[in-house]
Amino acid sequence: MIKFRLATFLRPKQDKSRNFVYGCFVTVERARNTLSIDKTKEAAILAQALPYMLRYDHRVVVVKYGGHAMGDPELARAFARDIVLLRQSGVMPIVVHGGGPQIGKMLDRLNIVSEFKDGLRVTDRATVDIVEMVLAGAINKQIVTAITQEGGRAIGLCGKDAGMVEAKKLKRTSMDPDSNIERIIDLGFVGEPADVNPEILYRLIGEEIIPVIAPIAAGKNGDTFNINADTFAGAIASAMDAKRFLLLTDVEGVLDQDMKLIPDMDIEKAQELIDSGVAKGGMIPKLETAINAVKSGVQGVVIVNGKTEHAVLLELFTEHGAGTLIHQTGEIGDDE
Ligand SMILES: Nc1ncnc2c1ncn2[C@@H]1O[C@H](COP(=O)(O)OP(=O)(O)O)[C@@H](O)[C@H]1O
Ligand SMILES: CC(=O)N[C@@H](CCC(=O)OP(=O)(O)O)C(=O)O
Repeated sequence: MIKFRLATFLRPKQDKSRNFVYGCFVTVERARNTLSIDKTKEAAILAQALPYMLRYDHRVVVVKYGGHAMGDPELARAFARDIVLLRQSGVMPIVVHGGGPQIGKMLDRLNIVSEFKDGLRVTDRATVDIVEMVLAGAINKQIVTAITQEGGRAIGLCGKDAGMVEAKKLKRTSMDPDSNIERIIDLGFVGEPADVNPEILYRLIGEEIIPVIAPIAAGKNGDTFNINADTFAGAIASAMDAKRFLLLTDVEGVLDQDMKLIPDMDIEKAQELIDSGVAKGGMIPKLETAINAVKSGVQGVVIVNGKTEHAVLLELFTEHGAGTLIHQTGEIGDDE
């Protein structure tokens, strides 16, 4: 994996984002003196964001935007606004999106039957064409358009662009309980990232552009692979040494055996939840992705409800954050 220094691609002009943050603070402080009590409260909320803006200033934040969080147009607009606000305040957001439910709808319309094994879509040659069309075509451009409409500059990509991600076929096995023989599960054109070359991403964020990435990549021989969006986003977050990696899903965060939200945990605890069966179904790949990302240098991974309006801002720019923070053992994941 090729690692690039962020500084190589940053231009001095980006210092204006720090000025923007300071400008916000000064404006809010001035407003506090002149506005009514209610307005002062609003201003106080804005001012509260300042230390968090400084914490993430010029740092990469990878946001995985899942298909379940995309359904409602108002939520989609709020998401795009959050991403533009991050960029304007000096953060370097990178969006990796899914679109499982949207792929399902298109396959239904085309009468193509689709089956999941271990949470992954079995993907034959006809299916992979549809998956690429929906993810890298329709959904990718919808997100780019939404960000543009909110005043940001976004470029849509998939793993194939500029050779960013090389895929390999995902090998899955399962133990047959009767014969005790390990069997290969063939998922067809389902892949995993084999190599990530983030150069193009450093160039884009250095130009203050927001990359929006679909989880599709080509293998060595040119075959197209369908990659689970959580896994793909984790590989991007690791390659970019992200300060934060947010996984937007359809629950408040990770729940314990009493269905209570776990606000933060280290990677050992995350592994325990998988081993004990408290984390099930779609939560297992999310926690596995979070553990791998933290082990490879991402400072904190947050699993958060993407159906809450402005979930991204609440998590990054408020004191209590939101969802479940997963971090290295003995750390709380928000140093520096
Ligand atoms: N311990 C747990 N805490 C929270 N959610 C859990 C847990 N175990 C299983 N889940 C399930 O994981 C789901 C999220 O995974 P998934 O459906 O794959 O999300 P997405 O489509 O957003 O990627 C939740 O809707 C919930 O049903
Ligand atoms: C291999 C595999 O299962 N790929 C996923 C890719 C999209 C995805 O992961 O979307 P969400 O994040 O919305 O679930 C799929 O075909 O549905």
